[in-house]
Amino acid sequence: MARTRIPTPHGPAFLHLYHNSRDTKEHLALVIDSAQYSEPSETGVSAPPIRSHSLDAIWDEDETDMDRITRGAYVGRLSATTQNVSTPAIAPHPPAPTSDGVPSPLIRIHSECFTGETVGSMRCDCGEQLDEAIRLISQPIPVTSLSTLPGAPSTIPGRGAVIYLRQEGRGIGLLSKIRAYNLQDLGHDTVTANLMLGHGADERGYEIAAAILRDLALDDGVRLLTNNPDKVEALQKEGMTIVERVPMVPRSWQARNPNLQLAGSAATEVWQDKDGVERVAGATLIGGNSVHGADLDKYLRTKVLRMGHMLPLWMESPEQQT
Ligand SMILES: Nc1nc2c(ncn2[C@@H]2O[C@H](COP(=O)(O)OP(=O)(O)OP(=O)(O)O)[C@@H](O)[C@H]2O)c(=O)[nH]1
Repeated sequence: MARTRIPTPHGPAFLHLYHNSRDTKEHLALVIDSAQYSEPSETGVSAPPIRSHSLDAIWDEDETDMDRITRGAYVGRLSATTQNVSTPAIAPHPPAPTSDGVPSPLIRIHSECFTGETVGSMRCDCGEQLDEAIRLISQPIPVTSLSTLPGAPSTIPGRGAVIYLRQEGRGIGLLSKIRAYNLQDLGHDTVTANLMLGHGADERGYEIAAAILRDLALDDGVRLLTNNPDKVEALQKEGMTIVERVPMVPRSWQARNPNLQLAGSAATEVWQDKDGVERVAGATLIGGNSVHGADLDKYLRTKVLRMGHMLPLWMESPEQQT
């Protein structure tokens, strides 16, 4: 595996690349741990840094500092004048003791979608979901602990990860997904199109995601960003403890109907627009990447109605509700 620093539009992150013994693909983890870039917390609450156990391990007794720097096993931030930062002893496994009330990290398991992420296809919201997940994980997390000092800030810097799985087309691959799109153009929905091609509606697995999260010590007590009940169940079967499911509201549905805001999500921020209407920040504007259109609406409705996604339907007109 290897790691490098990636500045994102929403803040700094570290990209980890994993090989595995199940397939020949390179799966990824984008780790967001903003505390590593901030002043020490004044809340009295601190979280252990998010580090990869396998990356921090000593791979070879002869490996040099430069070897460790090149593969990403350094601590801190590299610069032209700061290069001697390879300090494996700092690796926090097991995690350092922390104060009470450390907020749970926010995790998103994302599946590859060339059409939605790279080409900007308006058939799905995958590109928008990836951007929104990084934005939400980068947001400061409210601290509810009694240990927060009087007058101290009530948040700690955002922390969590996007696990990017190379499971294009819900696991059927790009070629089959393109064939499925042609069937969808004939009027079939995304589930039926898969079935007509002899595939399952969803052929993804989450063992590799769980293994990556274990490597990052992010498998116990996480908040999971998803609407997909199968994903929650699969990760729980892999031994993960999920303390909260945080919904992903499509930006276009939220923008058209602010009442869709889901209660109980710590990740959503409410603001008032110029007409005094409450909206969820990011639902309309963040990155300017809100996808909308008839194809997307049909796709999202199918996910709710046939795949059981936990999201209130956005209805365009009373006729659509029948
Ligand atoms: N076969 C097929 N795959 C699609 C289609 N549209 C998007 N995908 C794939 O679906 C995957 C994303 O799945 P989603 O159902 O959007 O999301 P999810 O991860 O199951 O659920 P959430 O966590 O709630 O977002 C990616 O691998 C996309 O390539 C489609 O029409 N057909």
